[in-house]
Amino acid sequence: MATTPDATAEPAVHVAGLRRTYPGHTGLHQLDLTVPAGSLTALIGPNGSGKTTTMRLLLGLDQPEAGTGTVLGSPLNHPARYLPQVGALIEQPALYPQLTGRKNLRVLAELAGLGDDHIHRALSRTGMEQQADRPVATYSLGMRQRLGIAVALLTEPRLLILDEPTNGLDPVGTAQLRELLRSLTSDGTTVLISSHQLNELDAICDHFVFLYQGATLFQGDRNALAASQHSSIEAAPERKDQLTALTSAFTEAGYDVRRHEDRLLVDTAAEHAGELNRTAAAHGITLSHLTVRRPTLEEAFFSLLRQESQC
Ligand SMILES: Nc1ncnc2c1ncn2[C@@H]1O[C@H](COP(=O)(O)OP(=O)(O)OP(=O)(O)O)[C@@H](O)[C@H]1O
Repeated sequence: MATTPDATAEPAVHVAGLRRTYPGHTGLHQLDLTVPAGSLTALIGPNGSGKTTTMRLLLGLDQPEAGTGTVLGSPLNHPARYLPQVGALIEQPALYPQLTGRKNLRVLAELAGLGDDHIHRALSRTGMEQQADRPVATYSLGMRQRLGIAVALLTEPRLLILDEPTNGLDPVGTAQLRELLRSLTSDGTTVLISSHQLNELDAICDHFVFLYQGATLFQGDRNALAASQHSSIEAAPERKDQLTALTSAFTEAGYDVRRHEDRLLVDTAAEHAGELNRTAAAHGITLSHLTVRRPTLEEAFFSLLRQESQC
């Protein structure tokens, strides 16, 4: 992670109980969201869970029927007070394809009364200087997304809101965007990002918000997410013919064990790794592999969903 968010600073976003319904659909019915200042916060949820609706409410593009909160210290119901310090990319960036990237930025900078220095910094922060003088029509999707982020950065916002910016990008475009987002938070910008590519968010984000059917299922940092999950330990014997004996040894010692290919998954906390090692040794089994396994974001999401449906 590029920076550690300051947990004592006022959050960039702190809203609670947001509701926005549509005829026949509940867009949001109980959204609580805190985005710590300086964090790269992931907004995660299946199709229709309310990610875009949340972002539209934060950007003043729509109004909640209930709920309160602040964005950059100003009330949510007075977006004009905070919007000058917020940049956003919602869906595809609106760009003039026949103009160059730089000219697109110039048109928008002039409208906002901003000078060339802002254009220069936006291009430099997004790594787009080399391509700035080519018509946007010749850009790849990844370049368009980066120029879209350059547009959002023109006003040098404190908070950047990005809805599915990795959509449609190939692995190279996604990796470039990942580096860009890391560099933004190292400059002190707070970023709220939604994406379906959970492994991408796992790699770069330090705060996670899970939405399900218009409500917040979980929010917190990586430690809180880990604490909400059952950890497991992966173990494998050096000799594959001892897998069954190792399973019995762990089971007799009271552990819950599942076999996964040529490894065993033991549902237990990280501090039991030493005990597992000793149990194996006591049965004459040498382990060639013993690691604590952190659930992926996807596994964490589905496990929280299961816990919720059992309540
Ligand atoms: N303008 C609208 N009119 C009617 N229903 C809407 C409108 N906007 C959103 N909804 C409904 O609200 C719910 C949440 O939609 P939203 O677009 O916020 O979800 P999402 O999590 O962003 O989904 P996706 O991942 O598919 O983009 C959905 O059931 C959707 O159909």
